[in-house]
Amino acid sequence: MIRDAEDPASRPSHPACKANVVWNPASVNQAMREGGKGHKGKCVWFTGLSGSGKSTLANELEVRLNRLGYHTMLLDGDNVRHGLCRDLGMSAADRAENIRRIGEVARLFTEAGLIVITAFISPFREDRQNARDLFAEGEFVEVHVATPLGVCEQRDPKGLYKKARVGKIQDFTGINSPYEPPLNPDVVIDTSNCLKGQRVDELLKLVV
Ligand SMILES: Nc1ncnc2c1ncn2[C@@H]1O[C@H](COP(=O)(O)OS(=O)(=O)O)[C@@H](OP(=O)(O)O)[C@H]1O
Ligand SMILES: Nc1ncnc2c1ncn2[C@@H]1O[C@H](COP(=O)(O)OP(=O)(O)O)[C@@H](O)[C@H]1O
Repeated sequence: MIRDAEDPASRPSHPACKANVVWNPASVNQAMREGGKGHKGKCVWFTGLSGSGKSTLANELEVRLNRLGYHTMLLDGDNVRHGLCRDLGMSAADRAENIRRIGEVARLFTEAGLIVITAFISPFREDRQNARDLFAEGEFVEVHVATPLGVCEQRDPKGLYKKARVGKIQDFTGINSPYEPPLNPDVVIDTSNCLKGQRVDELLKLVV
């Protein structure tokens, strides 16, 4: 089900607001904003284990788009957790809220006509589906960075797997918290089988 931005009934609000907060239609819509930029707004959603290569790929994709003159915004897990989501931990409920907020922010940037790139573990199918449902058909590209757990753990760029293995981090994805792989992603990239940046051309073709 794709929600309609102009249909408040499709976006349930807090009971205290329901009766008294109304939707304000804007005179400038997404198509008009996109017109000013010369391209469509989109969301490229990377999902995968810690160390799978989400940030590396997302960053390279943004660099390439930026060089080509596209208007972009990158939302990265670690960075967003320092600000917008600084109040959230790593329980399933907090991750769901994290992904809900990111989905809403990504949608706003898409409405502004930007190509938004998100790099979050986003381990739960339902949360990713809720994010996808915020976008129109073709606006949401899901990229599963499917690097095997063993490779991610061997890379361990931040030393987090090591800490999780000795019980210093609770609820660590892949170790003692689940990762539900996408059933029907738009792209699958296993970075243990490719050079850095090798698959970015393919992503570019899907996005622009
Ligand atoms: N318990 C636990 N499990 C997984 N990851 C952890 C944990 N604690 C801290 N970190 C660091 O936080 C980053 C994941 O944040 P996300 O916002 O992407 O997570 S989620 O989408 O809400 O599941 C993740 O970033 P990436 O390594 O870039 O994936 C880790 O650096
Ligand atoms: N082909 C590849 N693509 C992406 N990253 C790779 C690749 N080969 C090795 N790496 C390394 O794997 C690590 C991935 O880390 P990162 O991009 O931060 O992952 P994530 O954001 O999923 O936690 C980096 O240290 C990166 O240099």
